[in-house]
Amino acid sequence: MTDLDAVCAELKLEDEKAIVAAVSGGSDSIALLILLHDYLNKLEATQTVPQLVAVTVDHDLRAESAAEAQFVAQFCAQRNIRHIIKVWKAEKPSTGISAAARAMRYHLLMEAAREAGASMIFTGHSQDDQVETYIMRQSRQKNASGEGANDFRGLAGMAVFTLLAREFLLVRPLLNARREALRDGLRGRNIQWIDDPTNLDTHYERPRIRQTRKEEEHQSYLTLIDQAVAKRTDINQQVADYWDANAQLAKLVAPDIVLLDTALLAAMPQEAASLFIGFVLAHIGGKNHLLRFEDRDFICQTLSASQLSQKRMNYAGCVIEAGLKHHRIWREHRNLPVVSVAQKSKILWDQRYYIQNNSDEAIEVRPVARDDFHGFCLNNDLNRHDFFQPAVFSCPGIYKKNQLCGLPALGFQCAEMNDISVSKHYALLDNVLTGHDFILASRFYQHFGGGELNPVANICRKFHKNRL
Ligand SMILES: Nc1ncnc2c1ncn2[C@@H]1O[C@H](COP(=O)(O)OP(=O)(O)OP(=O)(O)O)[C@@H](O)[C@H]1O
Repeated sequence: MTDLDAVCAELKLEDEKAIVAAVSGGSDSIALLILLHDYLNKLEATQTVPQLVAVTVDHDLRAESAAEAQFVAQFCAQRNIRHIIKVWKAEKPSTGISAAARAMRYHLLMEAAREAGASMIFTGHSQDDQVETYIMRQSRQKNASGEGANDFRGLAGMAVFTLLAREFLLVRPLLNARREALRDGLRGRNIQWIDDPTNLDTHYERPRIRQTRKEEEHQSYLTLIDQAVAKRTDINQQVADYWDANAQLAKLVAPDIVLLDTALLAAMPQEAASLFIGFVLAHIGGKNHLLRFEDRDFICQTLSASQLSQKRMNYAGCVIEAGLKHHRIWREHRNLPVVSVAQKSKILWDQRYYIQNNSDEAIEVRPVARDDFHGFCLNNDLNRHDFFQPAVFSCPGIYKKNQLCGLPALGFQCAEMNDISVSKHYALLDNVLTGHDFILASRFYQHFGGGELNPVANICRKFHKNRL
């Protein structure tokens, strides 16, 4: 038995044109495909159903990968299921191949989903995958004195729902199913799958864990995961509640400048304050990960000390200026990129801003030089504006032929900027947003302006809270 039917029932699939099943050809994803197929067939008797589209990513890292993709293609053809193969064609990196392959896999799955008109991508992660993930993260913590140590958040494992690129819902309906039970189900129906040889290669961490972990410990790992989920949810909720009740104490006073009333951090329980400061720093510094636990704790302790010995600290690409009434946080003016953007193209600048150049000439995006800025003010009568210097020098300056023609993040632009648009990117939330953090993220978008579209809020509305 799996949760697949219950998870799907929550998703209002009748509104979807298509759904994607990510199928490697291994037992779990073949089981996923079959169960989704069964579910949709049943549902079809009473309502319209989306097209089921299986997608296989050929990472092109092993000689057999193309044949494996063909195996899935044939499997789908026999069942009249649409199948797409996406091949990772580009040159492969020499190190960090597993992480690069995972990132590329999700990139290609999203590409296929976009082509198919699907907004949901289902994967076959099982309860065994979940426990293995827990063990890997736990062992990293044990070995880590720095990054990862004490990070109970990671121990919550994978969530049933995750938002990818604020565009796709990643659904893992088999997270409560045992791999062997899924295989028994396939055997019972005489269905074959592929055994990927890398799953047995003990040079890799996951296969090592797969082979050495003890079945009798499985249940206790599930309990530990549940505890980590409960703790993560609880602390997220604490931050959300304090923030809701005290929204005026944490203000985005200009793009990428936050003013924190000292009372806010002082009022929050320690772990909530540490998490909150981590979210704010990632937002201002353009980071897609939280600052490590120890550093966040140190910052909170320093900021709440009654005698402020340290006035300024630099962390996560931010300057934190401690004050007796307010603390001020802004993007430090170091390591800001200088990027040329070709005509009709788009880039992500400093992990904070998307710059879309629809004009017919290349532009350069870089931090504004002081002299350029003064000239720009004089030419554009901007002197009367009272804005914050730190924001000016850390936001993207748009240059055409070496002339500053706009600071769109601050709302200043000349006519030359008409074909150039700039939008905010929240690196920590916008790439991969696990369901464990939906509630906190929705507050973040709400209080710090997450743009017009707020898919997180929609998803919170769409699903029952207890499934997040
Ligand atoms: N090459 C791939 N193409 C499409 N989806 C994939 C691919 N590799 C993994 N996935 C998806 O991610 C899930 C988890 O990946 P993982 O690496 O644990 O799977 P696997 O061992 O390759 O195969 P399986 O989970 O099917 O037994 C899979 O169940 C599948 O949904």
